[in-house]
Formats: sequence, C-alpha cells, structure tokens
Amino acid sequence: MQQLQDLRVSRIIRLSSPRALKEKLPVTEHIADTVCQARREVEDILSGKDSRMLVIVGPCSIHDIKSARDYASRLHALRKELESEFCILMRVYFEKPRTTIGWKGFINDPHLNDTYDIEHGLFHARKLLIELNEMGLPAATEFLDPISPQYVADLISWAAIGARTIESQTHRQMASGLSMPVGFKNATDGRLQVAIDAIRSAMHQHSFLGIDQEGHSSVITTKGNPFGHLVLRGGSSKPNYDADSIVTAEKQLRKADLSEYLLVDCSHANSGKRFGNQLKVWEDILAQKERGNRSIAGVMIESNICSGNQPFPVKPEELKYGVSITDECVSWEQTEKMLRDGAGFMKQVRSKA
Ligand SMILES: O=C[C@H](O)[C@H](O)COP(=O)(O)O
Ligand SMILES: C=C(OP(=O)(O)O)C(=O)O
Repeated sequence: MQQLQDLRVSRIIRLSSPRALKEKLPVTEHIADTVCQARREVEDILSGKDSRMLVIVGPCSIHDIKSARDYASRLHALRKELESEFCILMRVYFEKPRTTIGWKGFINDPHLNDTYDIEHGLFHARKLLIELNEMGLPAATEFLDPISPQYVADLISWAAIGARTIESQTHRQMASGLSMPVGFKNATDGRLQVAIDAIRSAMHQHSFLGIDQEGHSSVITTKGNPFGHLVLRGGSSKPNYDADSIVTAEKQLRKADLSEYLLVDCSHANSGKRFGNQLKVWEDILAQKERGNRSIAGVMIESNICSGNQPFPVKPEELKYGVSITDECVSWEQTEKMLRDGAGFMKQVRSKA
C-alpha cells in the first residue's frame, strides 16, 4: 500500500500532560487569590462597577525570563503605587501570531534557535507565571494555540484573541470556555464586525475537540464567556483610537446588543508600530476621558525595559538585554512617566465627575 499519512510530517514528540506539568508547578493559595482577585477586578471594570482603568502593560513578547522577572518586579511596585486609579496587569505574551513567518514566541521556540523545545517552553512559561502571581502581579496573555491554555490558563487573569485569529471558530470556541475575561481585537484591516461576531459567538456554549488535563483528545463542552469585549488596535488603513472611531465602535456594539465597555490598544496599528506614537494614543484617550467618555475601560501598552526593538534573529551574544525582539516597545522610564502622569490626571478627572 502507498503511504497515506504523515507525508509532510518529519517528527512528532509527545509532551507531558497538562496535569503532569501542574504537579511539577502547582498553584498555591496565595497565587489563586492573586488570579481570582484580578479576574474579579477586571470583570468589575468591564461592567462599570469599578471606574478605574484597566492597564495591560508589558513586553510585546517574552523571550528572556531574566528580563521578564526584572520588568515584573518594577511593574509590581508601580501597580501598588497607582492602584487607586489603575488596575495594572502585566502583558506576558508567550505566543506570537505572525503575518507570514517569524519567531512564534517563547512556548514554541524558547531557545530562540529553531529547536522548538516546546516542553521547555511550557515549563518555563508556567514557572514565570507562578512567580509573577506569587509576587502579587496578575498576568495577561494572548491565546493562540488551542492546546496551550490547558497548561497555563489557570494563571492568567485577562486573555486576548488576536487580530489574525479573530475570525477563527476554533478561537471563539476556546474563548467560550476560558475562565477569565477575553478581549477580542478588531481585524488587521480594521473591521470591527468580526470581533463583535466573535464576542457573540464566545458568549454561547460550544462543544468541540480539545484535550483534557491528561492530554487525551476529548469533547470539550463550554458554558460561554460573558466577559468578552472589544479591543481597538487600529487597522491597515487607519488607527481607531480617536473619538469618532470610539463612537462608531460604541454604536456597533449597541446594535449587537453588547456592552459598550472596550479597551484601546495604544500599539500595533494604532501606533503604526512606532513606540513613540503610543504616548500620543495614551494622551488622546486621557483627553477623551476628561471630556466624559465612559466606554473606554482600559488600555494596552507595549513596554519593555529599553525602548524600541532589535533585529531578530541575531547571534545570541548580540542580543541586547531588555529590548523587544518583536514589536517596538516604550522604555521602562517612559512607561512609569506615562502611567504616573496618567494616574494623576485621571484622579482629577474622576474627582470632578
Ligand atoms: O505583536 C506582534 C506583531 O505585531 C504580530 O505578532 C505580527 O507580527 P509580524 O507582522 O511581524 O509577523
Ligand atoms: C499580535 C498582537 O496584536 P494584534 O493581534 O492586534 O496584532 C499582540 O498584541 O501581540
């Protein structure tokens, strides 16, 4: 007989099950408290019960655990300092969707050398999330691969479905079963309707193929996620953080009978992928809040220890510490300034309101 399968597969390596990884890296009561409290706070912000802003801030991608820890300890202190105005979560992105090809993130290739040591990637991703939550710093991430949530989702307080996967039924089904609020990005071309359709789809129960905690393929039946919301990230023809675009988004959400609370991504197509423009977006959002906007519930900022990004791939010895290897980020100094100034500004706005 002729060979019919695996004609284009060169290897299959079995991974540890989600349960086995969780036994090695278990959740403590303190970690569970961090995750649950942050999820509750995000839910309250997204339903208007808490008028603080949600701030998802951190590197475009995690590629170096040491610098991620360094960033986290700085952010943890800032989170505490500004907690009366902002609910700050760290962007801890381990999976990168690519327009064509490129490094697909720490879980996929943690050694940054095309060895795809996913077992190591999952272990160290989970370990970092344990450390952050133990410290009291909640984490936000994008879920890209439908299998990876089983390994790490218990440690995540906010999740995104990205602009490149928003139209995918697989991702909408996955979101319907996730335990945290999920932000749905508008499409890369700027269309909002696909994200609105995704929110509505994820609100419903679904049954689909997945894996259980033992790693066995299973039928997963979900209950639906009531905390889906829109994230405006700009589109290929124009940004969508300005007041007119926000009004358009509010109208479309209302028409679909959905909550108007939404997030604005200061980066990606809203910044033209230039880190310097994130400040412009942030200032525009603050000005809209001052003029009485109520629908903008929070923002996303791509930030790292140092500003900009660096070319990748590079030789390991040429890799600069604390600099993004994916999209450009604002520096830590600028992040502190943006958030401190923003908190002072929002305090005045809220006291006048
Ligand atoms: O956030 C990161 C990037 O914008 C996204 O992963 C796409 O990157 P690419 O267009 O460089 O592939
Ligand atoms: C890829 C990302 O965003 P988007 O899906 O909006 O391009 C991201 O936030 O890393």
